[in-house]
Amino acid sequence: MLKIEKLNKSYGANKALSDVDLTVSEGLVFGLLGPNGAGKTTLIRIINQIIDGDSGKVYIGGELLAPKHIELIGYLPEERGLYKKMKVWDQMLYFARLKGLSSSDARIKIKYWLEKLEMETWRDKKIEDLSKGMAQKVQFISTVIHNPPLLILDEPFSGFDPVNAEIIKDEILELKAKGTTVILSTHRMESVELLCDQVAMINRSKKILDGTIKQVKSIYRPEVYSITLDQLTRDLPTEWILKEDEGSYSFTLPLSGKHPNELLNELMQYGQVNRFQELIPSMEEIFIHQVKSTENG
Ligand SMILES: Nc1ncnc2c1ncn2[C@@H]1O[C@H](COP(=O)(O)OP(=O)(O)OP(=O)(O)O)[C@@H](O)[C@H]1O
Repeated sequence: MLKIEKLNKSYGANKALSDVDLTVSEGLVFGLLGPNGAGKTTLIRIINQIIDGDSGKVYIGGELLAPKHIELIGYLPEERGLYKKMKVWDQMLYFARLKGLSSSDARIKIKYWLEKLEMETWRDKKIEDLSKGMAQKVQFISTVIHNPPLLILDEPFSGFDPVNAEIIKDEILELKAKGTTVILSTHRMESVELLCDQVAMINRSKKILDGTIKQVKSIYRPEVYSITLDQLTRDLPTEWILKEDEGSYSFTLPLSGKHPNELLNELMQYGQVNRFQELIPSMEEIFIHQVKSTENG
């Protein structure tokens, strides 16, 4: 769906993207991650042809990026752009027409989405009279209304309460099930774990990591196990114990170069092993680890 080769962009002396390569396959949710100032928005703006890269290539569906591709993309920018004085219905109609829908098609789609997100009663409200979350929904609908095959969502959950964030999450998954490719830029790592098939991490203008969630998780494994023992047959080293609950002892131990079976055998000398599970770091922990390790090295 999208291929980026050796993309570079500088603002004066400030390098925002350095030789970034990226491949986003069709029908996936692709997480674009990175700390503040990493270069994510710059990359998204180049894909959306708002700004040009200095060098490198961007392909959409195998073709070099061109103005005709704009209508293939639905872009939800981080800074939302709604017209405060417009009514909800008119605003949506405006965006739908801008994206090339006929007036009758646009009306059908707007009705469909207003019903789907339970917003029918807001259709004649002015944008300035909406809450932040309501306006966010209007913006989300305006982004997806023309059924673009590629959606680029920059922090789509900001401003939403947990219930509405869940609704938007489900909508994203539904769009994916219908074949839409989604690029999701967010700092919310729990959404990344829930939604993304693949991720790329950018730090200080460079791509430092990419792959499926499973691949990324296998890169950084601290090799620590979470253990629960009960029916003790001998005393546990006191420094191990984190929690005791009615004769059940929980703690974590690093492998420290051992094979997991060796550690398990050792633990069996102390009693019944009820839990022996590798602690897989969350995306949040991986993110922090990767950013710190590229900064230190
Ligand atoms: N219009 C601009 N003029 C000058 N420098 C810019 C401009 N836009 C971005 N930059 C710089 O380029 C770098 C990358 O910024 P960018 O906005 O792409 O980061 P980001 O990853 O989207 O960050 P955030 O998560 O904070 O939104 C930063 O150092 C930023 O200061």
